[in-house]
Amino acid sequence: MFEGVDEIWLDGEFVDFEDAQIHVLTHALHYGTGVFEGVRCYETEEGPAIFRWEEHLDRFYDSGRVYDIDIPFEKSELTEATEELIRREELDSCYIRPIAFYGYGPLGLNPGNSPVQVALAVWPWGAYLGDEALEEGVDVAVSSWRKYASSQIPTNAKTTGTYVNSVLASQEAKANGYAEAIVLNKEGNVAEGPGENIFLVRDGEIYTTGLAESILDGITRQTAIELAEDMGYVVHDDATISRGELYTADELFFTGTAAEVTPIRSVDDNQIGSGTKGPVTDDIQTAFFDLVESGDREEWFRYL
Ligand SMILES: Cc1[nH+]cc(COP(=O)(O)O)c(CN[C@@H](CCC(=O)O)C(=O)O)c1O
Repeated sequence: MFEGVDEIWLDGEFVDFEDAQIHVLTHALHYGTGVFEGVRCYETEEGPAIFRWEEHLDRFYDSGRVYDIDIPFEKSELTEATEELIRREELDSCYIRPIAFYGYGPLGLNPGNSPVQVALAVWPWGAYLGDEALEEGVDVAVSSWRKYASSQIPTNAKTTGTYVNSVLASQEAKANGYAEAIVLNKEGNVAEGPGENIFLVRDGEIYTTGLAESILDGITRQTAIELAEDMGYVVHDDATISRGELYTADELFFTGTAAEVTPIRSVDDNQIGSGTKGPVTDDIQTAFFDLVESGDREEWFRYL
């Protein structure tokens, strides 16, 4: 996955890939006390541009606030470092992974005086759920694992430790022959995917789970909602979706920085709609890829 990646930015310095090491007594390794982001740089018609960087960076710092992770760099410093790293890696498009975490210091649940470390990595990352997924759709299964509730752990923060919930769901799905999972929340209604938000189409209207369903407020979700409304679709962005409504949907699709817009063609072996990418999903996916290829909506693109 990381072939050809030469450098990582770590705590203010560009270091060789193999030198980007941390101590085994790093607080975040033991307790999951880190926050991270996933961002894409696209090769637009006007050149490489980071998509919705400001929104991702704001969420990154907000996630840190939840755990008193005081990121010891200005947003402008991380922005410059990220752009420089992409240039040094000579990438026209890539996936960007900022991470901030409590480093090597005293162990014990209270991070106390553990230092906050920050790293930036970039690498090429194609279709998250496989090359055919974007065109053909994916087969998914509802996980036996539930999404943790926002009353238990903040779901509006991208916290490294909480992704064990996503790992369990994703591992179970793949072990059972599915490409991905759908996770229900503690109420038993649909939350989202392990690494994606979910959208449902019924009778030409679009529904997506709201923040009260213990989801991450995805930036691609926000983009898809805006693109859909610009095309005249009615979008219900705070829907409560039961498991049964997944089965009777006309269309389903995931959104995410890594997943982009990925159609879902079956749930628990129940075919969804035509069993491939539906017409509304196609509209949203086409609008999304046209957007990230053209670089329109200048405020959403940070050119290198
Ligand atoms: C739980 C979850 N929900 C929704 C989303 C979509 O959010 P956004 O990227 O802002 O549209 C993501 C991003 N998942 C990231 C991590 C993927 C990984 O495997 O790591 C991503 O897509 O980058 C989630 O992790």
